[in-house]
Amino acid sequence: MAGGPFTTLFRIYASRNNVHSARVLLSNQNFRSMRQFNNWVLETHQFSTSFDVPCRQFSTSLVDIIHSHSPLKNPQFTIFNPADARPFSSSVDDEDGNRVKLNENKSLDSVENGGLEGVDENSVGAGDANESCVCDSMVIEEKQSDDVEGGNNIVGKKNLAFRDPVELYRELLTAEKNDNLKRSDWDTLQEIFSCFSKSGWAANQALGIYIGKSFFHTAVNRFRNFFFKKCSAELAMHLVSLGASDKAVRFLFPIFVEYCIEEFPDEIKRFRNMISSADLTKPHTWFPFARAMKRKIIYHCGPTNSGKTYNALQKFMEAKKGIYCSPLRLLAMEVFDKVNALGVYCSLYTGQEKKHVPFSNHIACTVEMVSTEELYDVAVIDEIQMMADSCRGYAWTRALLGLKADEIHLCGDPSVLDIVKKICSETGDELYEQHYERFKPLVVEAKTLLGDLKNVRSGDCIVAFSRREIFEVKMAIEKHTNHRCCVIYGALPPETRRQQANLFNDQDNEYDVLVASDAVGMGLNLNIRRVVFNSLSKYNGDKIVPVPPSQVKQIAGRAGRRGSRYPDGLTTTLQLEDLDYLIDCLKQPFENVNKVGLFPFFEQVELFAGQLPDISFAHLLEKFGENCRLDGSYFLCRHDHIKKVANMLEKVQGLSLEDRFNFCFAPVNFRDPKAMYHLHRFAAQYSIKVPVSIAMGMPKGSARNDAELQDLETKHQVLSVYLWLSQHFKKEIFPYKKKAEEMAIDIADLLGQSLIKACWKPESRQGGNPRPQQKEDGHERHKGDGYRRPNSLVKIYEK
Ligand SMILES: Nc1ncnc2c1ncn2[C@@H]1O[C@H](COP(=O)(O)OP(=O)(O)OP(=O)(O)O)[C@@H](O)[C@H]1O
Ligand SMILES: [Mg+2]
Repeated sequence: MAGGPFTTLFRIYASRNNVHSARVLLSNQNFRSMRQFNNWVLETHQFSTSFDVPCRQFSTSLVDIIHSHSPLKNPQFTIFNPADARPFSSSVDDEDGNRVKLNENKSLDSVENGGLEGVDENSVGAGDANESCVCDSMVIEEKQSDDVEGGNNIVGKKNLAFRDPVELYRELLTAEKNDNLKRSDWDTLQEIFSCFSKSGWAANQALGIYIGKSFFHTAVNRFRNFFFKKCSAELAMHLVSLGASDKAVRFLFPIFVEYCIEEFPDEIKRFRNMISSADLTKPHTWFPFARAMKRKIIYHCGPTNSGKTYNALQKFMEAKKGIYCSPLRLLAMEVFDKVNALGVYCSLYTGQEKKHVPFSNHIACTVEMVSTEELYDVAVIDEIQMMADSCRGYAWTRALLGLKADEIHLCGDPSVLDIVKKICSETGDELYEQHYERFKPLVVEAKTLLGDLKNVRSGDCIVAFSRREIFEVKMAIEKHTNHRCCVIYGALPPETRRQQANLFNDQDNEYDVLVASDAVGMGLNLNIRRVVFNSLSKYNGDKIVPVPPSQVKQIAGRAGRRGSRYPDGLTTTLQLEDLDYLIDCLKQPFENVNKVGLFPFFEQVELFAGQLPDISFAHLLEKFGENCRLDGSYFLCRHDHIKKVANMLEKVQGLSLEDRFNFCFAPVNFRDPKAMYHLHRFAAQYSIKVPVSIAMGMPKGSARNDAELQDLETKHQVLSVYLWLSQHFKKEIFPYKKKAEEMAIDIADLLGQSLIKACWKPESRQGGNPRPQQKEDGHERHKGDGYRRPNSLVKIYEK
């Protein structure tokens, strides 16, 4: 017979008692959070800590079955006969009429060690049934007999411990109040209930029956009131004998469960619906059409500058119909230009613009814009490791899961290879790997710039991680050397970035040094000889932290691109003391990512909102985040930015849930109050259904100082938001799209002109003092030249 002695015992018991299934109640699942419970539900595919195992399934080991229902290594459980809710006793007679004894010592030991751990059902022989310890009820029985032998004979304890909680609860329902208890016994009962109410274990277990944490205390209070009115002397004394202990809590818990199921069906239903409406599990099933296809996935896997995108684009161009998904507008534009120049008609779709090229069957788009409706022969998803990005990762995940393409080329580093394999095994797609090496190795220059920007050379890209630092470096270089600098940073429109990149790439001018933020990190082909890190720390929105190694690698990899003027790449730091960190980062292998981002579609948020009709949108998103269920391979993308916009728009009346959802995704810089003001204005006009105006004047000319430069950046931001909204809402409501496009082009141009002559001291965006973190960062200030020579922030951080 398959299975070990425990299974055999149950089989005997089942056949003797005409039992058709075993009801298993898991008792030590210890959910510490809703998320943990969600994960548990996902892994076990059940919503409750109890389940039935039909006897016909006993051809495999019962212990294995139970293991498959619990992700814990050492599940403890009680087995009941579902027909009469009696616990299964291990001391049964076997088929020959012999009483099968349990090995008591082993049982107790194992129980104290937490149950099943280390029990290999098939390794123990029949009769040596140490697996019996798996049953809580057996444990109690054995301890009970010890107590009896020790003279501590408590009447009814054995019976009560074994009694079915459903039965106990039924008795309570019909019982009369018991007035014979002593004051001290009532006090003990009070303590037991207080212990119950504070028990994290009980609160976590209660999630299993959809009693949420916020309702748990109310439920316990109501249960206590009920219990005090009804409990028998026998029950009370049994609890008193256990005292305010875990044992008492565990004894009460199943009775509490029965009470809750009976008393709070609405509450349970509401919470259950809420949980199931925030279900983000099995995201591959969200795209049935893509699932119906047999897709071939090719993972172009390798470091920067190894030809991944180049090779994928060859397939894209050869295809009859193709789509290229880019991490950046700029890169989408680059591919759009390149592909059209090679004679393959290609359109461009980004959040802000749609350039339709007549007769084109190819599209270059930003990954957020990819359609999962259209059919393609070949799709390319570039920088696939961005699936793990905490904010935008969901867009890559959606593209991978949902694209309807016969062939999908993924380009990226190896960090998400394993998880992509896992996803492909779930989707049923075939995965092929193509591995790449860098065309030329990246060489670290050990000398560094010795803290002096006078040592910059033609073809250098100085990397700094804040706008302020970028301008300080640019000023210092232009003041103390004969080099001229181009700049690239996140707040610049892609057109201006491209203009600056072209200026730098073009040999026939004096702009031979690039000062850039991490915005150069992805995919751009620049003629960089050497990447020099001005510092290796950055402000992460909260504090100053070392730049993560993966990002350092990505940025350093910009040096020495194949086909560029400098095919051999060099990298170094400004400060000697940062060099070790740089070398460490470059040496580190790519970290294996085990979770990728997800974000709900509007329809999912809408479903969830149905459960919580009266709360604000920002609050709704927060609740969704708290209650959503996710598979082990996914995380919910950060949505602080969305919540900030949602909060700002809260007071705007007349927006539907869908309007709010869409407005919140507008690409606004929420740190820029002027941009936020305009977004608010757009939403307010939209809500009263008047055509949304741009209401923003054109600047007179290029910027003469940093404040004017920032004003240009903001103005472009506002126009970019307008254009984005005009693409995501009805055209009639945003009728000034054309005008916004023209203004945006002009402003990008003015920005380019401004940067060429920029030689002023940067200001903080709020016009106030620098952030406190910046004051404390250990920068020295040089009188007169306004340049702060950064000390090693990595060192300061490490200290
Ligand atoms: N087979 C090739 N023939 C000619 N040029 C090539 C070839 N492969 C790659 N290149 C050129 O080498 C440069 C780097 O290639 P590519 O952009 O594909 O690298 P990558 O691995 O995608 O890098 P990253 O990770 O930085 O995006 C590009 O300018 C590309 O045009
Ligand atoms: Mg690439």
